[in-house]
Amino acid sequence: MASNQILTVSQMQAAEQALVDAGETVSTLMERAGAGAADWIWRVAAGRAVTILCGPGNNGGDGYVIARVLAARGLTVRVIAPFSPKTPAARAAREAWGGEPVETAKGGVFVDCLFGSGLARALDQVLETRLCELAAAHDLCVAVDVPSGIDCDSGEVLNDTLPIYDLTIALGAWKFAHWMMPAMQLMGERRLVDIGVAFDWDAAQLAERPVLSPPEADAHKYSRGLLAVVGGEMPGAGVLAASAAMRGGAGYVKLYAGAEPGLVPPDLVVVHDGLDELLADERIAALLVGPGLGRSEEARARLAFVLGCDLPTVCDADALHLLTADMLEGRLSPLIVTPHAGELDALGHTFGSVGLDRVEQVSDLAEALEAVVVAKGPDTMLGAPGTPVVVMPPASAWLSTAGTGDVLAGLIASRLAVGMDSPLGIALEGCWLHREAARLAGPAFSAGDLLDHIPDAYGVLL
Ligand SMILES: NC(=O)C1=CN([C@@H]2O[C@H](COP(=O)(O)OP(=O)(O)OC[C@H]3O[C@@H](n4cnc5c(N)ncnc54)[C@H](O)[C@@H]3O)[C@@H](O)[C@H]2O)[C@@H](O)CC1
Ligand SMILES: Nc1ncnc2c1ncn2[C@@H]1O[C@H](COP(=O)(O)OP(=O)(O)O)[C@@H](O)[C@H]1O
Ligand SMILES: [K+]
Repeated sequence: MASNQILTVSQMQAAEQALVDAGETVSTLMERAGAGAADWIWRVAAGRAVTILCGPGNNGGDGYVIARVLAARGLTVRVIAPFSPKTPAARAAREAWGGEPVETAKGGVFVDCLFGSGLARALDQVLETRLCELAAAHDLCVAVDVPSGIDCDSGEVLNDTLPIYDLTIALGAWKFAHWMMPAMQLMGERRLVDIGVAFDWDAAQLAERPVLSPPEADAHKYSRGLLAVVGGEMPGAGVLAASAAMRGGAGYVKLYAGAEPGLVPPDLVVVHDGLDELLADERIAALLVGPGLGRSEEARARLAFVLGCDLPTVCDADALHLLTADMLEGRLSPLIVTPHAGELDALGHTFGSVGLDRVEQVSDLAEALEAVVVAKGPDTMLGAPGTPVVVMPPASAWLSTAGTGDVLAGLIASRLAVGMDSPLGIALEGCWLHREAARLAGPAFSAGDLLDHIPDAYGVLL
């Protein structure tokens, strides 16, 4: 089984070289990749004809292997070859296929083997048009390795108009583009073909679903973890975060509300004054600060006080705009920050990591803050000091509604209070609970509706 590692193009090339050094040839790797891809295409084609567009490099070479394998299984296969093969392995694959390319074709399955990880620039207009016309003329579109026209490492889409695929078959390992915006929008379903690439300790990972535990038989509310949520000027966000936290595993959640929070659930303990007294409770296992905190001087002082307590802490929302390096001096306890794109930018400016790409910025900030960074969005990415980034698989786009970030912060803080994993593992647990709750919530939910689905999401992860 291939691992869930995500490789850059240069890591992929090094992995391929390591296999060659160990006695494989590029042709045997291409054979394995092409045969694996052909298996998937065979399944989705279900007897329909297949048209393969082959480029000049080894991605085109994979296409010739696929053509040979599928033709041998009795499918009608048409190959379109705007270039002649330029690598020895691709030339050999074309020869082994032995057929005659056609000018055009329509109907059935279209397979894009034009360019893979070797794409060096945007497709020219003629190729872009040809690719789009062929895709439109077929019932189903499959990209081999990656769709042609995207940058594997950054996930950038280099052409204005590209097809949207039904299936993308990654070869050897995932590339960042499979899981990063905007390229991931073109991929459709994603499948990975193993070609024997070794595990790379320096590689990013696609997050795997964690397994959570139910409480011990002798559990009590404090042994499961006491979480204090420190709110501020806009108490609704704190109530939402605390309500999520109550369902995320912690045994006891207290909300310090800076302002009168209005309606609160009867099972949420709300404290109105005496923050220092509240935080002096030695039973507190974790803190959450930020949702609804505000950005006033008072909010800044409250944040500094909370961080000064040196307890395991999640910082979200307003706290991320107020956070400065001096507030973190001398801290030893774990810190998890959960910025969306705007907050990531703000942190980047405060902590001197601007002008980097998203992957670099997340890693850089994790080092600078000595914290786990959960960079939220359609392609949520997590960084921790000394560890390659971890990318979450996509979640429901219905999460794009106000307040769902407060729910996530509450869930991560709840897991931090439970405290059964590393800070990175804890942040991932929160992200998975959030993702599963959103999946179970179906369409058009509000952040409040999401709360109702957390218990079942928890059930999925037990
Ligand atoms: N890395 C590996 O271990 C393996 C890679 N394989 C395949 O090899 C692919 C990479 O092969 P290559 O490095 O040959 O790269 P590609 O097949 O992606 O294409 C590179 C070729 O296209 C040309 N080119 C790049 N951008 C262009 C553009 N916009 N317009 C016109 N020409 C352009 C380049 O000059 C070069 O000739 C992978 O995506 C995968 O499909 C597999 O065959 C098996 C194993
Ligand atoms: N298009 C999307 N697809 C999947 N998840 C999304 C999308 N947009 C937002 N999210 C998720 O929803 C949450 C929104 O958080 P945030 O931007 O902080 O919202 P708020 O501040 O209103 O609570 C994050 O967990 C983010 O990853
Ligand atoms: K391709």
